[in-house]
Amino acid sequence: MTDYKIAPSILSADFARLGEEVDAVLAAGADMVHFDVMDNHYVPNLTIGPLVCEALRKHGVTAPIDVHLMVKPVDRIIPDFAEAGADYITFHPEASEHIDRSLQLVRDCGCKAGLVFNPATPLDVLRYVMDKIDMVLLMSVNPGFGGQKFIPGTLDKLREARALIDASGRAIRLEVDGGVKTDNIRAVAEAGADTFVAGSAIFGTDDYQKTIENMRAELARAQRPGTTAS
Ligand SMILES: O=C(CO)[C@@H](O)[C@H](O)COP(=O)(O)O
Repeated sequence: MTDYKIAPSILSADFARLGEEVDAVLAAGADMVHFDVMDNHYVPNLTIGPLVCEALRKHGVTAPIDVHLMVKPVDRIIPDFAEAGADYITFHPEASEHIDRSLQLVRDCGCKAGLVFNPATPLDVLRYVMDKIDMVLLMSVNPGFGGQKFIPGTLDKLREARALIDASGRAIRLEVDGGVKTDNIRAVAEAGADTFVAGSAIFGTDDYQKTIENMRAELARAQRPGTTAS
């Protein structure tokens, strides 16, 4: 059976109560914390950096922190996030001059490494760096903001990414991010995703536990060959 993970995006949390919000969503059954880093340069928004990641660790968060870098360039900030307690660090190929080097830097810093593909970015580079990848993240919205609508073409791209991952024989997580809700999570899983970022769909509700339970119930109904990612 597929090991599905739900990763709430804290972009939609109440930042004035971030520690409590993260505690609440983890107590509600989330598997990891999705941490969106935006630089007002690579994307037109500005969010949080390593200090906030470190603060969550100091607050007592022990769950995996999945750092999605929407920054350019990426190399300077990678060691800071590793030091701050990140588990996964993912970045966009177009934000690095030397993709292989940046992936190696993430791994040398002791973190799991991943590449993020915008809706119109082809997956071509993946096959050259598969041995250095622990996660592939497909954006199902254009990056920069929460609360956008899922782009349907992502389903075909997920099938393409799933085939590449399965052919590699490696345990690589396939994450999807943007517009994921209870009513489409099953289709997203059936297309090949095993890790689901959801911001507004979780933090926008009053009952995080109920929402995550509903998502898991939909995932339990998903029909697709199992994967071995862990
Ligand atoms: O990285 C991003 C946006 O750039 C995402 O993580 C969003 O924050 C997801 O939010 P929802 O679409 O689930 O509200």
